[in-house]
Amino acid sequence: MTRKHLHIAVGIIRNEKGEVFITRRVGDSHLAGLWEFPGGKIEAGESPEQGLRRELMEETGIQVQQSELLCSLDHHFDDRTVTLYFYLVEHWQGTPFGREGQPERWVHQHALNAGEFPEPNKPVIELLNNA
Ligand SMILES: Nc1nc2c([nH]c(=O)n2[C@H]2C[C@H](O)[C@@H](COP(=O)(O)OP(=O)(O)OP(=O)(O)O)O2)c(=O)[nH]1
Ligand SMILES: [Mg+2]
Repeated sequence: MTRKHLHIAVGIIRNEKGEVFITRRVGDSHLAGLWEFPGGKIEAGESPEQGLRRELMEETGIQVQQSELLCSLDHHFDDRTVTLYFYLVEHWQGTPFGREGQPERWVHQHALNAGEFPEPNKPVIELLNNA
């Protein structure tokens, strides 16, 4: 059987105070209970950036105006492989909120706690913690 391989675009939405908007994975979703950067699966025919724009509109209600790819990496979970594209988003329209009812908060990038996020987020959170 071939492993599931998903391509995921996520947005690190950062305001001028250096705070990042994060949401909690709820219900019975993969990795439920952990905090995450909003985002999701890139669909067939979409570029990572198009997937990012669509997912951030669906999950947070913002219109991305500019984004910058910080890094991308592969991670092997037990049941799937994911390629994650981490985008820094500093220019957007609207006010992000947990549009799917998911818990949300703004956390200063230096206060982001890697232990509250999925394993593959670690290097990126370290980058933000030390910036
Ligand atoms: N959104 C997001 N997903 C992450 C992060 N870190 C990480 O390992 N993931 C993993 C968890 C999931 O396996 C996958 C994201 O899938 P997802 O469930 O959010 O996808 P989606 O928004 O399209 O959701 P759905 O339509 O399938 O419900 O990537 C992160 O920071 N943000
Ligand atoms: Mg998602």
